[in-house]
Amino acid sequence: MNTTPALKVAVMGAGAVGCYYGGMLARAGHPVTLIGRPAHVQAVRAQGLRMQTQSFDERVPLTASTEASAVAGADLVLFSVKSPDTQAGGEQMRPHLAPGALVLCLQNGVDNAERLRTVLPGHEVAAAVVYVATEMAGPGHLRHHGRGELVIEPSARSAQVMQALTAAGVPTEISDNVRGALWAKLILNCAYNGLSAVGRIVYGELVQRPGVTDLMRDVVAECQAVAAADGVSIPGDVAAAVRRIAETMPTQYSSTAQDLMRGKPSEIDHLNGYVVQKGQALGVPTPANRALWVMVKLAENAPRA
Ligand SMILES: NC(=O)C1=CN([C@@H]2O[C@H](COP(=O)(O)OP(=O)(O)OC[C@H]3O[C@@H](n4cnc5c(N)ncnc54)[C@H](OP(=O)(O)O)[C@@H]3O)[C@@H](O)[C@H]2O)C=CC1
Ligand SMILES: CC(C)(CO)C(=O)C(=O)O
Repeated sequence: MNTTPALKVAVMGAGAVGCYYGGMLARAGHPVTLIGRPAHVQAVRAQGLRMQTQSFDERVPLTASTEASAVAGADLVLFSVKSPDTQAGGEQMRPHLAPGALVLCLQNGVDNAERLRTVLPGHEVAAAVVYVATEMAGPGHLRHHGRGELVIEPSARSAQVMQALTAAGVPTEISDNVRGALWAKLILNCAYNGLSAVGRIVYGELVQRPGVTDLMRDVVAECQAVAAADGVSIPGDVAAAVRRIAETMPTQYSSTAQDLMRGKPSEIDHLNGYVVQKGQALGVPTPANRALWVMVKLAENAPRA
């Protein structure tokens, strides 16, 4: 039996990540409202959220809205829009957020929480590192391919939130070095995302192609130099983590590749683009990251065949 006190939860940006974590909390008995796009909201209202995971396939009943005002009264807001939408999403929530609510950023990239804090002065915002593989298979239909752990920043509510998430089946830890952990994830994204997108190729094949692992090594070394110049301590064995991605996800296209294939803007400005911008500010050259960033921007804007 779940003895954790109920948290009122809102999910701002109910897509693949927000629906997974919001759905897990709803299954554990917390009142959850998903805030997302109309087709998805209609499907969830009509039939609940279908959570097709590795261990269960269920329709989870929860509330859904297209309006950011639905964050009103929430104790916890799971903030899961893509990085280019952070500022706009924050501005839409701002007039409605309860004092004392925790906004937990479930996003890739290293500066989303920082950017959100500038939009939400006086509110508590915490970053999280998200280790999950999920996708929206259609409106109201979430597909989970694996994992789900979170590492979250300390805040007044983090212990309570960690307890609720853990009881809901989401392994969660609080870390004093979330910045370093976000950088560790950023490095994986910088190594794989742009190349998989430009080549429209899955990771297992990508690393077999001539020159790819050498280029990845250059990209990673530049990221490490920028992080060091910025005073960031990156936990773990970075080179091994990079190798492990192709070994454990050989059939995966990067999220950047998926965005391009769907004709959507990608998060590349917040991945290799961020490293280029930070490197420039700190006097660290980043030619390999710059090349990947520019190539993905060109591919994003290329006329569709
Ligand atoms: N999917 C995954 O497995 C993982 C994703 N991540 C990261 O998590 C973050 C979220 O990714 P993901 O869930 O995949 O992205 P999705 O695109 O699936 O979800 C975001 C959703 O939010 C919607 N949205 C954006 N702005 C608003 C708004 N103002 N009001 C209501 N809805 C809005 C988007 O709609 P629209 O598309 O119409 O703008 C979209 O449906 C990203 O930073 C990603 O890199 C991290 C680890 C794994
Ligand atoms: C870790 C990686 C590269 C796995 O696909 C990812 O986070 C992404 O695709 O954005």
